[in-house]
Amino acid sequence: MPRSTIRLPGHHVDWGPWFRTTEQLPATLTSESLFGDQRPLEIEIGSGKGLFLASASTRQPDHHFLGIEIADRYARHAAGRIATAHGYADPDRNPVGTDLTGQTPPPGNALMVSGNAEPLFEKQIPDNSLAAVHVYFPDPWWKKRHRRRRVVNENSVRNFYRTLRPGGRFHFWTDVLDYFEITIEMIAAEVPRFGVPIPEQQAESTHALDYHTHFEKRSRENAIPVYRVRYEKPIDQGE
Ligand SMILES: C[S@@+](CC[C@H](N)C(=O)[O-])C[C@H]1O[C@@H](n2cnc3c(N)ncnc32)[C@H](O)[C@@H]1O
Repeated sequence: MPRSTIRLPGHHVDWGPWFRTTEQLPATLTSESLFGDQRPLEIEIGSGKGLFLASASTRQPDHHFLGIEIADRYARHAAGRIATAHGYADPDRNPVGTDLTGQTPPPGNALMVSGNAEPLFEKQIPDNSLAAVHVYFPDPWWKKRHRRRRVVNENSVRNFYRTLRPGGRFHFWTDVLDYFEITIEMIAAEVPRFGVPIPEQQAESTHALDYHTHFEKRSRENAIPVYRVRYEKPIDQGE
């Protein structure tokens, strides 16, 4: 399914405080360096329009959420959605303003980064630090020669395992059966310590924003099956 045209946040949404380029990020990505305290940090890769990040961060104020989105326009749109979800759609109510250097903690507990997640996981996220990694409906890259571009690949799953704290979760949902099956086999071979995938259920939605992600809404509305699992890093293996 083709993607719809994405709109930037309207003028009434002061989304700047929720948005960073990779150059504006601290060298090491932790709750402390990004948000100024030690709440558990969850990262979503490929946030798209930001529905998951906006709803998870309002539902769980005791955790921090960092979204990484490679398509700059989508990252800005998602930052606007977070601002709106956190009640900052009216600039008169925004106590911070847009003039942030990228070093000031954002108001609230969610932040969008415009950039590629892979080098950030490779170099800037400490071992045993994350409460969760979320990957929902990653681009399938159907052609075999393009498969190494998939965000869930041999290298990234090793990084997810390394950066998750003991008990930390890796959530992987897709509507592409081939991607799902290949990934389950690949994780068993590459990171057997992740153990077996745990099936996840999505509750019924009662309204348009009640879906887990935007792509999940599209799949369910079109009766396309969705494959949902999570892995948990064992408590007794800190490595
Ligand atoms: C198919 S969309 C799914 C969006 C959203 N997760 C959802 O379920 O609605 C996949 C998203 O991943 C983003 N993406 C692809 N490769 C990425 C990477 N290496 N780092 C960060 N984002 C990436 C794409 O730009 C796209 O927005």
